[in-house]
Amino acid sequence: MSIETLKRADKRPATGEEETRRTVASLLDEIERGGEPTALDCARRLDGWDGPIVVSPEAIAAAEAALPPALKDDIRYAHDRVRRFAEHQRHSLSEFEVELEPGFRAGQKLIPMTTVGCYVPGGRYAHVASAIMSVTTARVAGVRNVIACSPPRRGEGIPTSVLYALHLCGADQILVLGGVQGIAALTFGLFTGHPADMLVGPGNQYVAEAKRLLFGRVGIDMFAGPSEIGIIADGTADPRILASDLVGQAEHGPNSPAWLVTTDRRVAEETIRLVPGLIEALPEPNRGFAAAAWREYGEVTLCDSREEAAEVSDGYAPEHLEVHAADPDWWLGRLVNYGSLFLGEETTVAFGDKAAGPNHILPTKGAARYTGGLSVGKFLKTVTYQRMTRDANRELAAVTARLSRLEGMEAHARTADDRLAKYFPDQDFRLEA
Ligand SMILES: NC(=O)c1ccc[n+]([C@@H]2O[C@H](COP(=O)([O-])OP(=O)(O)OC[C@H]3O[C@@H](n4cnc5c(N)ncnc54)[C@H](O)[C@@H]3O)[C@@H](O)[C@H]2O)c1
Ligand SMILES: [Zn+2]
Repeated sequence: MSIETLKRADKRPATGEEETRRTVASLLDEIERGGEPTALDCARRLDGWDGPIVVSPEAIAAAEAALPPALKDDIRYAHDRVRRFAEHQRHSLSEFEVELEPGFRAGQKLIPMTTVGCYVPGGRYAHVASAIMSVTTARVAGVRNVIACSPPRRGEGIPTSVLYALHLCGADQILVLGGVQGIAALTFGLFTGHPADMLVGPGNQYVAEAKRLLFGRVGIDMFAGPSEIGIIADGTADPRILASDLVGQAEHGPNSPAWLVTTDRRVAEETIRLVPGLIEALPEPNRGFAAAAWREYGEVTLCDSREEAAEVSDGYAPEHLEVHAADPDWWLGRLVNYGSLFLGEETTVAFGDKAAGPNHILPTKGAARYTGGLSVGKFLKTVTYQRMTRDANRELAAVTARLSRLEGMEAHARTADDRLAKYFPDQDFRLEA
């Protein structure tokens, strides 16, 4: 195996975790003890916000009136595509009841969660698309209470575009809260009286860590932190497009990794040459974010074969993965670790981010090794049930009693014995054992 790193990242997605963990743990503790007044205090201190926390129907109507019709059309377009994809997901999941043995029936049911909290990030950008991705999917799944929160723009509250999108997609209540205080409010039911059963949505390292620390007390979709892009390219790829796509995602923030894995030295070198100019041409603050991200988290790896390239890419387990190579189907069959795959130059991560249809809330930091992104299924509990006839007890109860005794669990065994004794008083099953 011959792998050469042409540009090395100094930092990994996990860099700086310890400090974030300490900050977040102490904030969560403070808010849990102090409740709403402490959350208000955090909003003031961290985001300069002392306006109302719960968004009123009047504020939503005002946002709707303020937004130009063409923008509303675009938001509706994205919502429609995301909703239709989610509906197909819903239909792909099913309940069943089966007669496993004569007289014994077992089934699977899909039960939507009662209350979910949707975090919509907003510190740097107005993430309209994130609002669409979480709320729409929860609604298609049939969640009863969908509560959203998003940080205020300094002095302005949640951007009108995000408010419009949240309302359009069906959020029941919207809180003007960001970061740890937003996640804490959703979890503990502050300002709404509805503690969340599950938290979903991406966010920066504070948001992602808050979700991780609360996991267990509340469900979470996944670890969805700073965005990542991986690109696999062979000699057929266009370095100008590769560079554009790497920079396109590095824009997310100074800690957003951008990885290129290629089997072609010329493609690698040309892409490395082109990236800085594209970053330089961006407006601020985007330029600063992308420059820092590329400098510290950008990596370019040259591999001998496509098998090696697939292995390197699966090692990153990137949140988003583009494939610019001949034979996209080979890669679709081969790759195993990614959040969402973009096959061919004609599509790109930004399409998926904004409006294509598949969800953009995706696993980061290697979580794609064990989970996919947000989907209707994440809002549904796959539960089971069973029922049986008295006659079917004959076999199952006898086996259960024997296995229970094998494990040393006498009281378990007697629950089976008691049924046999009741249903078949004339037979001595223990003699058969
Ligand atoms: N994985 C995905 O699917 C996906 C999609 C879109 C965006 N994102 C990610 O979402 C993130 C958005 O980040 P953002 O910062 O712009 O918005 P954000 O809403 O995630 O975070 C803003 C909040 O961070 C808190 N905060 C900031 N500095 C803090 C500090 N020092 N201590 C405690 N709290 C602090 C503030 O309370 C603020 O409200 C980016 O990392 C982006 O990559 C991910
Ligand atoms: Zn993006």
